Amino acid sequence: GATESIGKAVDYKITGIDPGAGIMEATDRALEDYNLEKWDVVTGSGAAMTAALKKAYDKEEPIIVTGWSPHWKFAKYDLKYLEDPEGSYGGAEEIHTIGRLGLEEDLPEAYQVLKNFHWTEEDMAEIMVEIIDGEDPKVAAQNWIDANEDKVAEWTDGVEKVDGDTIKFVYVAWDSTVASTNMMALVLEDLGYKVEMSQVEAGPMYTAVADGSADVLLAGWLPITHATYMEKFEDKLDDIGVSMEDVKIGLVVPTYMEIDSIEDLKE
Ligand SMILES: C[SH](C)CC(=O)O
Repeated sequence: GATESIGKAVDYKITGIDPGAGIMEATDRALEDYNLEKWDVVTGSGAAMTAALKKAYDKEEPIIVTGWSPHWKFAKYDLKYLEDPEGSYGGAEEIHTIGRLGLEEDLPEAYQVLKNFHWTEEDMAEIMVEIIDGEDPKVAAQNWIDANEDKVAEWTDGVEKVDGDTIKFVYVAWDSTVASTNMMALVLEDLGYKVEMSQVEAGPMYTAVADGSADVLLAGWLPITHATYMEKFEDKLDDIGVSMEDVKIGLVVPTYMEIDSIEDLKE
């Protein structure tokens, strides 16, 4: 008989992540854009999404997740993005470093390093894969720093050491952001900073930098993913620089599934 509809196979559910993530807003937009009235996106967390993905993948069962690159899941599983002809998820995104107003005056040395911060998907993946294989995030980050002293030197060359100034990072427990925040925390500790890191949800992450209770976030996914946060806080944030280009968000499925486009979800 006809293959069971994909909707029935996954009970018309997309496995999402934390509700404040921009990819969740983009998925709501996609359900509208593609007239997928029967579907909804289930909120959870990055960790819950990857656990559900592993469970389905190991049994070759159908699953659709909100996915992004860079992410270790592409190293562990054969996955593909569903084509997005309506552009609900945007195109190539960038990861921006977003600071509080006044950071450049208050912590000029850290500001210089954060402005210079730039690395690739491969760099970040090295840390993410070690973490998902069980390594402590700080140890995985230090291993990367030890193996990439030349790249780190590009960020810190010519920057004076400091004597114990405190700098506060806020971050969401997205695997990509855990990697970048742990790495940059160690780089600034080497420069003499006392580094504080607070794990929060996406909304509070932007609110903390905008109201100055935190100094910096490394997970500014733009121009589409975090557009709502930037519009809400624009004149209260300093877009310090781009740390990575050509990142991406979308709907991701195992390659054993026949569907290729978000349009295929519409029976
Ligand atoms: C989960 S992606 C790193 C960012 C986002 O969707 O907000």
